[in-house]
Amino acid sequence: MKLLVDAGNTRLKWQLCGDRNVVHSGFVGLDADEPFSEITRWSGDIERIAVSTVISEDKRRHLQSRLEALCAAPIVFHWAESRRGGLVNAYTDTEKMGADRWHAMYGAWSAGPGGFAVIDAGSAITVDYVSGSGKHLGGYILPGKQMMLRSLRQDAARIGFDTRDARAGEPGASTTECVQHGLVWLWESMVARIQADCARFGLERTIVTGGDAEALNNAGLSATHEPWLVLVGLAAIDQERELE
Ligand SMILES: Nc1ncnc2c1ncn2[C@@H]1O[C@H](COP(=O)(O)OP(=O)(O)OP(=O)(O)O)[C@@H](O)[C@H]1O
Ligand SMILES: CC(C)(CO)[C@@H](O)C(=O)NCCC(=O)O
Ligand SMILES: [K+]
Repeated sequence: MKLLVDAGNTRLKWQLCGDRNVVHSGFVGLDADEPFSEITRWSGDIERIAVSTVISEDKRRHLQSRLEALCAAPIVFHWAESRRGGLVNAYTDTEKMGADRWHAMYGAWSAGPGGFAVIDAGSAITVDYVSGSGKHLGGYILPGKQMMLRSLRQDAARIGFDTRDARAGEPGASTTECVQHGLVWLWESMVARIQADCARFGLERTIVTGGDAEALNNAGLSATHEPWLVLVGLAAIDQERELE
């Protein structure tokens, strides 16, 4: 079996795959004491490990030693590339792009024809546009939901608020409402902007992934929710690299 790992800034997602399908999968906090405790019972069956990660080099090394302790299988870290097949990265400095963005794009690219937008609503929010011919048109990086709330709480002395989620974006009449409605209002604006861009660039598909994917759809995105998109792209690339 192959172990696929997507280690983000908040959470680690993993899948154990057989020849044809995903056999087991899970989510775990990045800083969990025993992130792979669920996987140890299958460690003898793991033949190869493929990783997509955006964590710091220190944390990446720590992750690598954890994986080495889990089993003896070779570990391959995959990074952003300037192109793969017909998919062409807009970055000149390709290695600066988060591996998760490239793998998510490749996952969407491999899934079918037509231009698309990929939105990853994780610790940070990323938006990437790819034309039907595979040209990455570029993207955006924004603070994610928890990051926005945390910075309001930490960096402004008098903004105290409850954590309850709001669905409405109308003007608030308390700090909590102003903050929580503000988030909905901002997201609705972002969604409208993404939809306008998709129309302008002629992109037919919108795929959303990440911990806040549902919340973005609730803000009107109506995208296909693919929680495992990064791992779909990673799996495809790792398989191609194995055959090279
Ligand atoms: N059970 C959960 N645990 C942690 N975050 C969650 C959970 N459910 C939803 N979220 C939301 O998901 C976001 C984190 O998403 P995700 O797990 O996709 O991030 P990540 O992949 O670690 O981040 P990134 O790839 O951006 O570094 C948080 O901002 C939070 O609002
Ligand atoms: C933006 C995040 C944090 C999203 O996970 C990640 O893709 C990343 O660390 N990117 C590096 C910067 C870039 O993509 O240009
Ligand atoms: K991610």
